[in-house]
Amino acid sequence: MPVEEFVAGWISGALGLVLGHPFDTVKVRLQTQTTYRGIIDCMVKTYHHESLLGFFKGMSFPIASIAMVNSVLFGVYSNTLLALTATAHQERRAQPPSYIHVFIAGCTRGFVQVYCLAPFDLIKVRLQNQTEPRARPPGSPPPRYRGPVHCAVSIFQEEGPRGLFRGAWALTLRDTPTLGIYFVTYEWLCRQSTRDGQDPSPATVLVAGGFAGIASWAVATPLDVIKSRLQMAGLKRRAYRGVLDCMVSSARQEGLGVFFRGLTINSARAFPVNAVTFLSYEYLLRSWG
Ligand SMILES: C[N+](C)(C)CCCC[C@H](N)C(=O)O
Repeated sequence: MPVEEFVAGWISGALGLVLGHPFDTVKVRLQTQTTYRGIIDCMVKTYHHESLLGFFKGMSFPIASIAMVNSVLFGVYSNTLLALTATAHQERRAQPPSYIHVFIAGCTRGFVQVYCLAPFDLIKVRLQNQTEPRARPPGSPPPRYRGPVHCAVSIFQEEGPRGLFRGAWALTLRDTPTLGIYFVTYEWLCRQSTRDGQDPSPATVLVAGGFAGIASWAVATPLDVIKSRLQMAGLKRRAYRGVLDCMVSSARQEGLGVFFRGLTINSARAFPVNAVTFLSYEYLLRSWG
């Protein structure tokens, strides 16, 4: 099993993660809280109330888990392609896989991803939604969760082991098709501006990675909103009966626009994050042969 892909996936994921986390926090807050008027309002309030650190809430678990999650995921993608087309990454420029194979490998990764990712994503979302400043004025109540481990243990105790997988079904529906779209967009854009058999240039990889991120997030946003709301519901003791119920009641209460909450900030985040992720992934792999 090609080990380089796992390591390349890890390093590139970590770079993308740090870069994108502040945008991600604003997105999660806009999707699940109704106190902000928009992106700028959310940024200003977060900064005033919680300082720059507020934007990095919930990042430690993703950073700790990205090694496992992203390396396994790029590995799953690449090894599915290997199984489907019998070509390793070194041979894929000379014998490019068909788009349908790329799509299937992307979807497979999306499906596998959910089970590695769901609890980490849930904890991230819960911590990102804590708006208490770090230095609390004396006498004010402490935040609900003291940190990622405390958050995990509390959810386990209060909501049961299944509580840790809240929103996992919405995450499956979000990620399976959209990761197929992600890799197909990336491959298609790379092939448009690269001569047959050649490696894409760094500029091509950046642009193709950036647009692949935007395209997949644009399609993923409605289910992203639902996923975040289901993840927060356990805390508020608001019971949705499932994905469909959450969709219907969110749309009834807030209009159809609710499904596009966070789309702008997410696209602004997706371009640099995925440009950097693909660039570092491709170049790490190339430099190792
Ligand atoms: C499939 N979906 C749209 C959910 C994400 C695709 C991009 C993944 C990347 N790590 C990022 O965070 O942007």
